[in-house]
Amino acid sequence: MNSPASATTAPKPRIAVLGAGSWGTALAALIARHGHPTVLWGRDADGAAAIDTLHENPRYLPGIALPESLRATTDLAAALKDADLVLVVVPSHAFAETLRQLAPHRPPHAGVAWATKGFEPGSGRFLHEVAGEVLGADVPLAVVTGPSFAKEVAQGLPTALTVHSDDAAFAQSVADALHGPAFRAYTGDDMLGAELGGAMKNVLAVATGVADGMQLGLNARAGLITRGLNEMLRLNQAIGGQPETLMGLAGLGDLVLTCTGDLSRNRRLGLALGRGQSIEDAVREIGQVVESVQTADEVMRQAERHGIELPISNAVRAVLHGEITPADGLRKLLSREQKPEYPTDLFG
Ligand SMILES: NC(=O)C1=CN([C@@H]2O[C@H](COP(=O)(O)OP(=O)(O)OC[C@H]3O[C@@H](n4cnc5c(N)ncnc54)[C@H](OP(=O)(O)O)[C@@H]3O)[C@@H](O)[C@H]2O)C=CC1
Ligand SMILES: O=C(CO)COP(=O)(O)O
Repeated sequence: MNSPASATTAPKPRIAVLGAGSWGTALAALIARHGHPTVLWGRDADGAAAIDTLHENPRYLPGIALPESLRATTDLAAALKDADLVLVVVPSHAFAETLRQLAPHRPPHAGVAWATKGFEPGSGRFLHEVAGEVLGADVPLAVVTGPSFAKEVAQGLPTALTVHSDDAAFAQSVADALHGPAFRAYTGDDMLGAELGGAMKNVLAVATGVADGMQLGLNARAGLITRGLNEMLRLNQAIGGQPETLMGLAGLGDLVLTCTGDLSRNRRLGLALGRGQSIEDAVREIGQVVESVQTADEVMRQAERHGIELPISNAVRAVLHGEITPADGLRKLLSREQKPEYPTDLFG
């Protein structure tokens, strides 16, 4: 038996984080603080240089000190060389392209996780479907999701999220890298439900933002959150996700955070629209990715495919396209027929 003095600690897995926006930087900083050799890849040379040498991401997380051990580069091959685990954190519109770029450089043993929320724009495919197709069936895949504003994680504030994978050992290894003194990482095996929750909450956050921007009151906000959760549960049931996933961090948790927290870009978009601002001005002012704009279309495509009515999500889609005003959307929702809160077929 080894004495404590002679016992050797296994080296921590080396991690490549792809996407140097607010969430990629916050997750890379978290993992680096946990002692993992961590490289952050971004496409912007000035941004990467600032992270690597000044230990700050001035564009996306200004004023927050990043760990000195965190390396950053624009060289994708260098970032992936020797990686044991790859974490993709680019916006959904860049997800497939980033996977295609990383594929030839991925070390054969390195599994791929992502913290992107949304669907593949245009096809509406789930991101795990895209990853399976681009990387092949043998590569371990996982989705990282849950209520987590990048700024708070970068500041070291307590956070809980969840890692879902078909490969339990891989989910555990991703959770191990994320889990730490102020960060709880849970695991699960429902990639479908986890991805649906993370995508849909962005659309529903616009709805509550619009209501708050129109000063409709706290009752309206709570009603939208609850009926929004019901929309998530109904689509989830149709696509075959597990209901408990949507009642946990990946669904209810993220829905509450994004619908009520003003750090949410999707909520802020809704607030601006509810106050009468144009979508173009609102998106420009936010200056970061606002996933709901594309996700609303893909959610409604999924709903149509499965013959499900999602009135709140549909109203958000129509407002985002300028087909109706927020006031029209409100009128439509309030004039719907009265009915049971839980139709008998919701949970089978
Ligand atoms: N921020 C948050 O709190 C959270 C975000 N997420 C999700 O994480 C994902 C990323 O969002 P987030 O980091 O917040 O977004 P940001 O707007 O903060 O940053 C986006 C980043 O993606 C980069 N990017 C854009 N297009 C490409 C591309 N084609 N190839 C490579 N990089 C690209 C941008 O680079 P450049 O600067 O050069 O344009 C930038 O570094 C989204 O799906 C979001 O929903 C999930 C949980 C929390
Ligand atoms: O996904 C998030 C929190 O979990 C971030 O939400 P926003 O993209 O609306 O800022």
